Amino acid sequence: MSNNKIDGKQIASQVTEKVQERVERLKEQGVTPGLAVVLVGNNPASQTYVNNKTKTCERLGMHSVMIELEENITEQELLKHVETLNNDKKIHGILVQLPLPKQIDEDRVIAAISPLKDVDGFHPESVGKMMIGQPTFLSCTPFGIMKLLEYSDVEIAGKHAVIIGRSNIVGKPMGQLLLQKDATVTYCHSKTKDLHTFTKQADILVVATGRAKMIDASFIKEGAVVIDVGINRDEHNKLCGDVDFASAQAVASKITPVPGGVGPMTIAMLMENTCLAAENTLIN
Ligand SMILES: Nc1nc2c(c(=O)[nH]1)N[C@@H](CN(C=O)c1ccc(C(=O)N[C@@H](CCC(=O)O)C(=O)O)cc1)CN2
Repeated sequence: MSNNKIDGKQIASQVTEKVQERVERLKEQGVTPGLAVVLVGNNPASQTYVNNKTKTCERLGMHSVMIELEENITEQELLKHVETLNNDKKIHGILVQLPLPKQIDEDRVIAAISPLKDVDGFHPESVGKMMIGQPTFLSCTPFGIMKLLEYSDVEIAGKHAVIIGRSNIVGKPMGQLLLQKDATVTYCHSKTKDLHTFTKQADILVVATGRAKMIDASFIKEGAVVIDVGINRDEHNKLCGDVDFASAQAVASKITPVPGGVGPMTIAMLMENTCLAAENTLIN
């Protein structure tokens, strides 16, 4: 099948256009949404992502602060920065870019962020609320995938969604969000035996394996919707996903590319969450 590509860049720009309108309304009420992005160390991919986040903020008229810290910073020092941001009235959203260096306990840092400013949706309080369907900040990648499915008119209720991957920031919340829309959900992971048996049943297949081009057409049911969360480099150092796009595109009814699929949505949903955090200050 051709012409079945889900254009994440285009959908992300539709989402950010709506966020921009909300930003303008907030500014009329004297509130400029503010995002603080904390980057620890010199990971080049992380540097690119945080730069894109602050640039997008600026483009949408939001206030943004980038805090760059040394690779060898202690956990205590990092926690102090988080505390300062928790108390900063100009900052509505706080994001600590992951991964963090090994001397720092990621869970402890995430738990230190005020749940009111947890625009990544990683805080245990946000995750708990998401699990029981209460309004909260949703983890940006799975939230972005739900938007991609909505904008692409993919029916979810009654469909069998198979998620490959069980990370706290993508796989686990992805399954929950699909379940809330009445999908039947199966989780697969690195210890799953006979992966094909499960993936071949998927109407919606979400792939977050972290292994370049691992999923080809042989894993996919004819007409399935395929969502690729991976970001890898192939043998020619070219960006690619966890799905072998050329092979999978021939059997999928709809499929996200890499780049230009899920990635741009992650940043768009971060903008939406930051805007929501600022709006919440007018209600609370
Ligand atoms: N605190 C967080 N850390 C990390 C998150 C997160 O949501 N919060 N997610 C990922 C990285 N990430 C955002 O931070 C992210 C990854 C990829 C993209 C993206 O737009 N990718 C492009 C390709 C970019 C390239 O050229 O390399 C695409 O897929 O089209 C955006 C955000 C881990 N850490």
